[in-house]
Amino acid sequence: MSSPPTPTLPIIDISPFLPTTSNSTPASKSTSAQALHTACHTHGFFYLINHNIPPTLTTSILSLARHFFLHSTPTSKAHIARRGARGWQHIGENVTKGLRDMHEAVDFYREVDDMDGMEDGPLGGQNLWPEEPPELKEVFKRYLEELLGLGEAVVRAMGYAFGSENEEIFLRDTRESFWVLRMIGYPPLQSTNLDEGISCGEHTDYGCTTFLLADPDVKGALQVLSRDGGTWIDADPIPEAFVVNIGDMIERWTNGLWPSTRHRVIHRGSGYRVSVPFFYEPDFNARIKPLKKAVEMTGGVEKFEEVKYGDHLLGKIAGNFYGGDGAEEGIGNT
Ligand SMILES: O=C(O)CCC(=O)C(=O)O
Ligand SMILES: [Fe+2]
Repeated sequence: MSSPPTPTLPIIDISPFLPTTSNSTPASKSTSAQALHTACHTHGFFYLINHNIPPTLTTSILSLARHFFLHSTPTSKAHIARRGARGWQHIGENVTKGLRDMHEAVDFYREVDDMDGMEDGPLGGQNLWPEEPPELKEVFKRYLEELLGLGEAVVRAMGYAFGSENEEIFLRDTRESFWVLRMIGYPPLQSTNLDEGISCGEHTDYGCTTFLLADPDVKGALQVLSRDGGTWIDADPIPEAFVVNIGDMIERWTNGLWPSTRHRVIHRGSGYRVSVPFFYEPDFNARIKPLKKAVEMTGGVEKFEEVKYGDHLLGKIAGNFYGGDGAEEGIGNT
């Protein structure tokens, strides 16, 4: 009997930071936070286990997404076609580094009543929910609530990694997280020439922490660039674990100690791949600049200027859909 291959990314047990864990101790929190620190520093990507999200829920999320992409009628997809940043995007609509991404997707964002006059911008309006399958909206909303709780646990652990007194250091700017929930469908690539299309071009994610749920049957699709830039590491799904990665705002907060990691998707398999990333992001109005403790730990000089997260996000959206600045940088959530 052969044993399963050893995963190449670190594995983090988040249970000491879950509100449902009654026996967490300073020692168990410290072990988890230390492992997280190493993972964020050395890879920026890791598997998250013991997160307490029911596998029945994650399985339903992937099968509802698959159902939407493969069995909705063209009319019902067109009905939720993207308005601003929310809604369905057809294959090739999203652009990374000037090249079309060979996937279709639906984006849901936090809905905000008072957006300081941003109602007319790309983030205004309501989410566009598919009508088929009918239960998708309710199940995705339930999943969203669970993931907001998990996002809080992970940023607590990240804060703890900078000292137990700092557990809430990131949390204070994510309490009204301007989250994004995205479902993505990838048909297999037809050409071996990546210039003719890549499933999802090389990028970093823009915010705080991404929790990826991916088709368990597809291997070799999501690839993570090693810190030395020399190797692409497969981030294949492992049972009951999320693939988690850190985004640009964490890099800025940590003064580069935990850089956001470049990654891409190349799906050449025979089946249709589905993934559902959840982006746990800072508050829209959060002003992100290097934390004092992180500056001390990285030589005493601030390497990044302050940025308002919402401005950073709007720049990236402009790049993805409208060929603005973000496109040149090739950085984004897709
Ligand atoms: O589908 C995947 O595996 C990753 C997608 C991704 O990197 C993103 O949406 O930012
Ligand atoms: Fe990404």
